This record gives sequence, C-alpha cells and structure tokens, in this order.
Amino acid sequence: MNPTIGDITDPQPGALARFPDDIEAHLADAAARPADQQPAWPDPDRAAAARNTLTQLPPLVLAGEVDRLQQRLSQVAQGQAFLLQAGDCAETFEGNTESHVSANIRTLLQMAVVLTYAASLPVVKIGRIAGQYAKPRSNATDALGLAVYRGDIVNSLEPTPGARVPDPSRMLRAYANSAASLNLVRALAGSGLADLGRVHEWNRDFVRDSPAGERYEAMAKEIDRGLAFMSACGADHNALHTTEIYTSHEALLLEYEQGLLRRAPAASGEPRLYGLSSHMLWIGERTRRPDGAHIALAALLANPIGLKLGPATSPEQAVEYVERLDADNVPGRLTLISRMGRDRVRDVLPAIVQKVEASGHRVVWQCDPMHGNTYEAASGYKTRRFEDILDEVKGFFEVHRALGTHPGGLHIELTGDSVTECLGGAEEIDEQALALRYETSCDPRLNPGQSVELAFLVAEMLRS
Ligand SMILES: O=C[C@H](O)[C@H](O)COP(=O)(O)O
Ligand SMILES: C=C(OP(=O)(O)O)C(=O)O
Repeated sequence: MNPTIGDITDPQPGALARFPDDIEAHLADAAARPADQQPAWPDPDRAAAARNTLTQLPPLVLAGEVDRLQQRLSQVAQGQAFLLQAGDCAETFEGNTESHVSANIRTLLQMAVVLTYAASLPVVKIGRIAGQYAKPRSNATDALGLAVYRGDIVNSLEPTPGARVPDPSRMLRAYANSAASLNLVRALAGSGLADLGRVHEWNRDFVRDSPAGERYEAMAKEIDRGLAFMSACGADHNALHTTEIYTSHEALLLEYEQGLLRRAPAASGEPRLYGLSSHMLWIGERTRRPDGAHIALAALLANPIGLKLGPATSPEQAVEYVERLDADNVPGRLTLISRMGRDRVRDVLPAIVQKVEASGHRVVWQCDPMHGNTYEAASGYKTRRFEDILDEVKGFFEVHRALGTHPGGLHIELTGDSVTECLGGAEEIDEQALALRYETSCDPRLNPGQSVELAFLVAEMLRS
C-alpha cells in the first residue's frame, strides 16, 4: 500500500453564509433541488462539518487561472484551438504517487504534441486530475451485493461492508490529495517534463517500439523538422520548454464543491462566484437533470463548464442546457461533451449541433469516445475496444466536417501506466490479456501506447 495523506480533524459546523444575500439565495435554491448520485452519509452533520472545513481552507486553484482557461476555451469555441482533456477515470488516494501523476501528464503531453502539429493549432491541455475522486454509478450495489464504490472521496474500493460506508472525512483527504497532485502538475508544467523536444523524443520511442510505428514514422519526422526549425529560429524559450496544464473533474459530490466555492474578482474586475476545487468542472450524464442541483450550481459559477450528453439527448434539450449554462453567451463558457457510442454518434449528434449552432451560442464541441462504448467482456472485465473508440472519434469528425463546424476536442480516459484495460490497439490486447494488468478502480482506460496511437490516428483525421 502506498502511504496516503492523513485525515484532517473536522471542526464544529458553523454558520455557512459567506456570500452576499442574493448569491446565498441562489445557492440555497440550488441545494434544495433534487440531487442524484449523492452518498447516503450515515451522519449528515459530519458531512456538513467537513464541508465547513473546506470553506476555511485555501482554494485549490485561483480565479485568475480559471479566467485564463476560459479565454483559451473561447479560442477553441471559435475554431482557433483544440482541446485535449484526459486522465484517470477515477483517481485514488493510493495511486496519487509521483510516478503515476507524472506518467499521466507525460501521456497527455505526448498526445498534445502530435495534435498540435497535425491541427496547426494550439492545444489546450486539461487533466482529469487533482480532484477526479467522485464516481456516479449505474447501481447502488456491486456484484457482491455490497454498497457500490463511489470514488475515494466517498468510500473505499475494499470489498467489505464497513469500507463501503460513506465517510465525510474522505472529502478532506481528497482535498489534501488534490493539493499534492496539483502541486506536482504545476511543477511538471514548468519544468523539463514539458520540454517539447523531450516529449517528442518519447513519441519517437513510441514510433520505434510500437508494432504500428511505421505508419506514424513520416509524421514523427515532420515534427522533428518542425522542432528543429523552431529552435533554429530562436523561438521563445517558454513556448518550447514549459506549458499550461489545467485541471478538471466531475462536479458530482455537492458538499465538496460547495465547500470550495469562493467569491473572487473576475477578469472584468467584478466579483464572481467560482468553484475553486478545479479550473474546469463538468456535469455528468447521470446528474444532468435540468431541474436538479448539479445544473443549478453549475449555472452560478464563473468557471468554464462541461456537460456530458448521451444518445438520449434531444436537440431541444441541448439548447435548453446551453441557454441555462451559457446565459451570458460567452464563447467557450460551455463545452458540450458528446458520448453517444460509436453506433449512435452519426445519427444523434448532427441535429444537436445544428440546433445549438442556430441558437447563436458558441460552445466547444468535444467528443468523449469512451463512455458510450463500454461493455462487459465474457471474463467479467468492463472494457472498451480501441476500434470502437476510434470509430466514435471518426463519426464526430464526420459530423462536424459535414456541418462545417469545429470538432473542438477530445475527452479521454487514460493512464500513463502500461495497463491492459481496453482491448486492441497496436499491441492487440485481447480478452485473455485483460487480466494481466487491470488496475482501474472504475472504468477501463487507454494505456500510453493506445493513447499515443489514438493521437496519431486523430492527427491523420485532422490533416485529411
Ligand atoms: O466513469 C463512469 C461511470 O462512473 C461508470 O461508467 C459507471 O459505471 P458502472 O456502470 O460500473 O456503475
Ligand atoms: C462518469 C463519466 O462519464 P459520463 O457522465 O459521461 O458517464 C466520466 O467521465 O467519468
């Protein structure tokens, strides 16, 4: 077992009113709405106490950083940049190690270099990191009949009844773990790991070692020449050796998100309400009921917001969400993350894109090719096929090409560890191989080889 950061003692619950009356009234309204996927805390007062502690701790990110991401996403929405958002399905406290965090960031950067080159556009990089600890689940119990694991911020994966009891002190451990990984992410973004030459060197290793490497060799060589050219021109040191990496997670666990709300001056100078648990927050497929607490909270925040849209979404509903979550009509304020499944994306997405574009709102269109393509293998492992993932991305590009809209980004579950959780890819992982290194605590992730291969294949799509 890796050491985990210890619990923080809960203070007594105190007065929660921290904001001007009108904001408190909106927050009270949001909190009173139906909230799906929340834990049944055995002692709700302890959960309130943990939330109170969070209100007194430093925010994890700063409003200025959130505003900068908003500007970057506004470029994506206007077709001037591409968005790559990726990381673990579920972070764990035990997995919050230097090697795991660095490997995930390294994989994100490797993909980003290839996409930047192919798209000839800046790539905005957002990790599913430093807070991706809460999971929505399909069922309340697991195959053993135990209360289901809802992410390390709620309960433990350990298969015992006691370990599955929701424990509010885990919110404080999640905060501490997020602070630690965020600290590392910030350092990595400003240090050698982000050096473009070094990242490309890893991609060259991938091209050399991968059974499918030959196919990507020409592009890797072009990138070599591009880097040599930039360096010969004396391109700006910062652009070549450091990068910006933003954080995101699903805003699922309401007490946690409420505890990290802060009012801070926005870029305009006006104070606004931010969710400072992360730069970007998204609302998941299972918690996006229009009258619910999650959507109401997201609507109040100054952060860029993501919204997952599954295949049952109608174009009219999509427009309602957009009007609600992008009331001020800010390009890139809302990222619509389609996760339709490879067999539905070509049928369902076009009408949604057309109707939302016609509404005049400039959203980021992002494809999550993971969550609509999950199934259970005969061995019982939850998995996804690389070819299905690729096909959904292809469908997403086809839809946007046909409509003349910008296929703005990808949302991927991956890890920098060499796991065997998704089938296929150049390594041809088959169902027997799943057992070799199946480590996810929730959904199957692409491994580094599959992730970089996907980036090269998407690069081909971007250039075609
Ligand atoms: O990551 C996403 C969800 O938490 C997940 O797909 C739900 O998984 P389940 O169907 O195993 O509960
Ligand atoms: C749960 C997730 O996705 P979705 O809400 O799309 O199922 C996720 O991205 O972790």
